[in-house]
Amino acid sequence: MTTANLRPILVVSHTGRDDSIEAALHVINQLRLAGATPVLERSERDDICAAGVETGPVLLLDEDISAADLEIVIVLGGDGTILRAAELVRRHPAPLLGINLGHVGFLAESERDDLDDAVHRAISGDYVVEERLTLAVAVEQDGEIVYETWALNEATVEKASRERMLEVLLEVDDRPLSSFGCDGVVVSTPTGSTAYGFSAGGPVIWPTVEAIMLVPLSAHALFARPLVVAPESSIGIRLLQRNAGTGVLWCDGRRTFELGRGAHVIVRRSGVPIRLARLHQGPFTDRLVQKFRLPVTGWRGDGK
Ligand SMILES: NC(=O)c1ccc[n+]([C@@H]2O[C@H](COP(=O)([O-])OP(=O)(O)OC[C@H]3O[C@@H](n4cnc5c(N)ncnc54)[C@H](O)[C@@H]3O)[C@@H](O)[C@H]2O)c1
Ligand SMILES: Nc1ncnc2c1ncn2[C@@H]1O[C@H](COP(=O)(O)OP(=O)(O)OP(=O)(O)O)[C@@H](O)[C@H]1O
Repeated sequence: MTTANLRPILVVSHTGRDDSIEAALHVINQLRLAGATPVLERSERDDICAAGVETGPVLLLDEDISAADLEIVIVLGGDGTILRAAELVRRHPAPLLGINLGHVGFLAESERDDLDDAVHRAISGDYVVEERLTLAVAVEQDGEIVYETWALNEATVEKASRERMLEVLLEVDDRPLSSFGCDGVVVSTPTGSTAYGFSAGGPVIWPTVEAIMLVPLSAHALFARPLVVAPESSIGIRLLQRNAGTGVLWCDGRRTFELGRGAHVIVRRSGVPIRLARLHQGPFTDRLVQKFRLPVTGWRGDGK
């Protein structure tokens, strides 16, 4: 690809951190030197300026240019920053290229040392795009949809009152499955299976598998195993009327809604995937081992 037909490139960074701001400025300069047009969100441009540094001329997202017209999004931060960037370009073709400046950066494609190479490959179109399944999440109360959102990692229904269990009825494909008291329920995508669902004891699901996973949180029940259902399945979580407290819905730790008694949370596969730019075509097994530092050579020997 030549820069003549390269569309503008959005840079999203964790502006609460000096190293991310420094990296953002570096990337903006690299883009300009290569003849590409950098784009920032206004709030991000203001945060960078507030840190006492100049970005030079950039286009502002949703003011000078629409997300629909972006080439790619370069994300400088950890998983939280990638989840934030996903909100900006969901429903648009530009993929997310994560460069890990955070702690884990499980969803990132490159590490800090490879920053220049990653920017070069973003500009030259030298990447493949992988689509990740996302969830469509709706809350029904008294027969009416009162909230709709989506998730790349997971939707969780959690107790809002610390001292009270949440009484729920789980449904799969509109059929009742099990009812129990718990701290909450995680409904995860394969992408989210290494995040909250993993902490809750769910299986890791390879990203090429299409499925939806449910993991109860601290259920006071004899049957509360993690479940993996078909991607076409619909999951229902009903907050029973007998609940003493209320609940809360969280999606990707970012989008939230309070749930009263009788609320019915419905989770299905969304028709809108998130697109990740991949620079390395290595197996997911290697990513899992590397990010989770799994002991492939155990204390009992090197595997031979
Ligand atoms: N008990 C828990 O494990 C728990 C509780 C709340 C939220 N979370 C996770 O935090 C996510 C939000 O991330 P954040 O960075 O804004 O919050 P955060 O800063 O609290 O970080 C949560 C941790 O989850 C990791 N993470 C996020 N998505 C991941 C993924 N797909 N695979 C592997 N690890 C992943 C992050 O790297 C980070 O270390 C939520 O989507 C949820 O999955 C986990
Ligand atoms: N520009 C920003 N301003 C304020 N908060 C931000 C910004 N960018 C990211 N955050 C938030 O800061 C938190 C931590 O960011 P992030 O996840 O990127 O770093 P991390 O926790 O070090 O990395 P990881 O999630 O990979 O462990 C997230 O909740 C994220 O949404």
